[in-house]
Amino acid sequence: MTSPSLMTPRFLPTANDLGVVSVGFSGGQCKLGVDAAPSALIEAGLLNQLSTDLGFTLHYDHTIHYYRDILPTEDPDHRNMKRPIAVSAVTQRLSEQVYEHASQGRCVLTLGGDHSVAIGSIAGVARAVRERHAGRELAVIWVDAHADINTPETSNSGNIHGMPVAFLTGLARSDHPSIFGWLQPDQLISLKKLVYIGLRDVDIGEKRTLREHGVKAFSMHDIDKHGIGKVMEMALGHIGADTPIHLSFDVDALDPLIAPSTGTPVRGGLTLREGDYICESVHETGSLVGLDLVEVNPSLGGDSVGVRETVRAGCSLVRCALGESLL
Ligand SMILES: NC(=[NH2+])NCCC[C@H](N)C(=O)O
Ligand SMILES: [Mn+2]
Ligand SMILES: [Mn+2]
Repeated sequence: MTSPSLMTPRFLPTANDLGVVSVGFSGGQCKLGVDAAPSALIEAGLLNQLSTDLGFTLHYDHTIHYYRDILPTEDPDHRNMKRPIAVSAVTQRLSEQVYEHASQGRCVLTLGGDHSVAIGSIAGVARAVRERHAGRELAVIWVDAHADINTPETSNSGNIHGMPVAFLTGLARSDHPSIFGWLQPDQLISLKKLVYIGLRDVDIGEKRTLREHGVKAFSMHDIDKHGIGKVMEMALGHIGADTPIHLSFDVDALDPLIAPSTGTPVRGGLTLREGDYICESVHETGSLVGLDLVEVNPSLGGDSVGVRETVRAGCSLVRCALGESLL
């Protein structure tokens, strides 16, 4: 196993320090249980594996944040968004926690939570990258069955976990101070430095957005056609060497046969090896500065085997992104 210290990290003073933030938040969608993912992943041994097997020094507050103290008592729909004030408040707080790690030059792992939490994690990392590297822009690799780029206006569900990319790229804008009014330009990312992998359930309005803005996206069709090796070569080629990368991995990118415990499963997904390979390839760039693992829902997916397998897959993805290798 390659120790992370053997990598030459391009954007981090040391590859050995890892910031970890656990976010038990489910308000970006309607199914309960995704808030229990961090504890399930940690109980399965993830953080021990990162410190003992991969040699990281963890910077972790040993707290699963549920942010109960900042959840509003009233949170009516706004522009079709469900629980907008809660999602905004939680992601703002998370962005500060992630920024705190990233601004000290640590790679930051965020354990969600539903995918709305990426608004906070990516905002935090994007700001730190701009400050530490003379205005440089963060690239984002979004691995998902879904594009999560609905605006409040194009969303059919109103669930904000289907909108994080729209807010992060400025496609969706705040019109209310307590609903993403905190998001500042230095926390946003460019549509040109965004790459999708694994898409297979993209809404009509989202397809239009991807086409109009020429967003780089590799669907399952592209993976079938070229193979995951070539797709990663093209994805990383688009981003270009010497660009800090945030990897946002929605476990529903994996096929539900291997990762059934998730809120919006879509058939025909990535194999476990394809998922791990994506993470390994990103690790090999030496440019990974932020990582999310989201949408593991231990209360869904049928029997205990399904839950165990989903959690195991999630742990494996994180380890691969952080330097575990097969030999
Ligand atoms: N992070 C996710 N699992 N997102 C699923 C989004 C599904 C659908 N496109 C929506 O906007 O509601
Ligand atoms: Mn998804
Ligand atoms: Mn997602």
